[in-house]
Amino acid sequence: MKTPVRVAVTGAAGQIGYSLLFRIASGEMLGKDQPVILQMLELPLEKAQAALRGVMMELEDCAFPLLAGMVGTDDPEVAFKDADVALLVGAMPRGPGMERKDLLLKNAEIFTVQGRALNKVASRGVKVLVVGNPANTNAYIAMKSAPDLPAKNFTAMLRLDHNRALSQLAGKAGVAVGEVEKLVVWGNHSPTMYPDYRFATASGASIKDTINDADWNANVFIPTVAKRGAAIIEARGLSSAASAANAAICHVRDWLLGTNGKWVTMGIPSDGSYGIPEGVIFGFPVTAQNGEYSLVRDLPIDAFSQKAIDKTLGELEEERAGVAHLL
Ligand SMILES: NC(=O)c1ccc[n+]([C@@H]2O[C@H](COP(=O)([O-])OP(=O)(O)OC[C@H]3O[C@@H](n4cnc5c(N)ncnc54)[C@H](O)[C@@H]3O)[C@@H](O)[C@H]2O)c1
Ligand SMILES: O=C(O)C[C@H](O)C(=O)O
Repeated sequence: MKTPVRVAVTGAAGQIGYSLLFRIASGEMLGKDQPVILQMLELPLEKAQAALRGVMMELEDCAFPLLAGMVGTDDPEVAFKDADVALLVGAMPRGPGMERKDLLLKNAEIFTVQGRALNKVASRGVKVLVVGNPANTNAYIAMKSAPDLPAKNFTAMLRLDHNRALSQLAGKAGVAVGEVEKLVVWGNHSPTMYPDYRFATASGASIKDTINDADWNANVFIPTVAKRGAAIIEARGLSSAASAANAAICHVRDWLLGTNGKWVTMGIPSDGSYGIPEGVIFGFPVTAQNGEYSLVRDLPIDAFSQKAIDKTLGELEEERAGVAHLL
């Protein structure tokens, strides 16, 4: 029997939490032979704590063989104690008519507090995924609030955008979604993100050449992916939850268990590549192996792409300036 991995999940009684915890406990994130201990954080409000107790009862009732323990708490230092993986989901979601950056000041403080708590009590190699919006800047805040932990281990979720782009591309090209490789979504998890299909292939053939439609790329593909979160809020009255939880599972699974050479998109602190200033949490193409991700380097950036990358970077720089006083 392997040693259990401690997985902290914040916002555990929320919508995404409810779609996420059961899949982690069933082994979908860390493997079917990997026991887990779930360390769940909710707000110190009776309603939130009662909902968390209910979720924990349901987890118990699933009798998951891999669930080696559970902690439910309102204290970040309890939730993050010795955590190997931390999924920072708990934050306010946007409603109709809002942009994700409208949440910035409402949610920012959560990530200073949680970054400090991770810094104090988490495993020194803790791998952090920020889901709560605006995810890139919240990940930046958490990273800056945790100076004793490796900065590279603070990541933001762009995998939902990546998966959305995969489905749109596969549909347009008439190929199976599982065949599509070498896709990336550059930048911020916001409408300025740049889903880039220039390198994408299906069974080795260029998807861009198959589709051969620059107008579709600029006027349908990119805006559909970039505005998909808003379309879901419009349709459901609530923001995406099951697909967001699925993306979080994909992100952590691929990071820890590897991608076998396939590209995925992760929001990671820039090392200065592609002209993105060091430390900015930016969606980049990566591969992963042995629990570490590596940037896909030296891709050619044409004028259209440079413009799109500059736009999303400009927005991230603005967000960063907006939270500078908190750091
Ligand atoms: N990055 C992405 O792709 C992506 C996708 C979907 C949603 N999101 C974001 O994820 C976040 C959560 O969405 P949701 O639909 O689960 O929202 P939700 O409101 O259903 O759940 C959020 C939960 O977090 C809890 N919470 C709030 N502040 C907390 C704190 N400081 N500590 C611990 N728990 C706290 C709340 O009590 C609530 O139960 C939102 O910010 C949403 O915008 C991001
Ligand atoms: O769009 C939102 O506010 C929720 C989430 O970020 C999404 O992309 O679905």
